[in-house]
Amino acid sequence: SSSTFYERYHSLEDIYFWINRTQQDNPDTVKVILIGSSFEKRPLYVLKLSVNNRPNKKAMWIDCGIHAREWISPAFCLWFVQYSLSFYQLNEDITNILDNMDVYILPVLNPDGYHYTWTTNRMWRKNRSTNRGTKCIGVDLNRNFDANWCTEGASDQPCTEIYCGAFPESEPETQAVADFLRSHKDIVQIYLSIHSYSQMLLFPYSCTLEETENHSELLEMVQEAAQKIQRHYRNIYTYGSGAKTIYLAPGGSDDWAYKLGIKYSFTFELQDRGRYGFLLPPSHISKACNEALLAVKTIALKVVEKT
Ligand SMILES: NCCCCC[C@@H](C[SeH])C(=O)O
Ligand SMILES: [Zn+2]
Ligand SMILES: [Zn+2]
Repeated sequence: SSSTFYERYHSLEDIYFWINRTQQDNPDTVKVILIGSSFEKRPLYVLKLSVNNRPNKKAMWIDCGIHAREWISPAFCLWFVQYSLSFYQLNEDITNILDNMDVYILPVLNPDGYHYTWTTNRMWRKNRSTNRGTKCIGVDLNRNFDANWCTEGASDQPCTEIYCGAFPESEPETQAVADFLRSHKDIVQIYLSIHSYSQMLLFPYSCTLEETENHSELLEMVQEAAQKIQRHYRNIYTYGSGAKTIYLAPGGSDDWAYKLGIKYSFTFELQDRGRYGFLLPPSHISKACNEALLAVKTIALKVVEKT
């Protein structure tokens, strides 16, 4: 049954089949957009959820799987699509969101890395691009965006896990996402990047300790989301700007999206807090995804109510 499908982790090949089948099963609501390809020439597919043709509709962007070993992240993107398609017009919150916003979902931003964690090294984080002058492979895609690129919190050493790349947007995966968001920046109102682990709801900036102009608004949004998760699921998520809540991390997709003009930009760190870490068991997928779903709904509804 479908519930077991969404309570399991899936190989990259399975996810590509799922993308195709989801579009075929929902031809009026789901469109598949090829936004580019990875270093090893795997396709980067975005699913566009659109339930109506309301003029001037805004949009929300959710990307998963930028870091290969964070398997709960792609699992959440699949979960979110399934929930949206199954509960539209049944659940009031998702109906309200989808009536007002299209949703662009990129289930696996780093397919080469994800594939590598299934075949070779479960703990791989970066992409799989080759770096001149060294045997070391991979760039940390969440340090490769053009936002205070390669300053403190990233490294210019290719053998490190936080290698920023040869230059901003040096990686094909980063370019594909940045190009798509640049060409859709007037309609994308919310940017969400899904990671694990440590149960945090973060917003810009991570590249500096400076606060955004809408810092208090973003803080209120993640605070309310964390409170709802605590109330409904008895689980604790910390929240705040990335630099203050987790660590300095320049070149991140959320900071870049914010500077592009997407003022509601967030990075979620899903379950858990370290007991299993990146190796979260499949039996925990449902609760982790429901917690993340509640946070997405809280934020999206607040933006819908504002506009
Ligand atoms: N854009 C940086 C948000 C804060 C850091 C997020 C974590 C996720 Se694993 C990281 O990229 O190190
Ligand atoms: Zn991550
Ligand atoms: Zn993380």
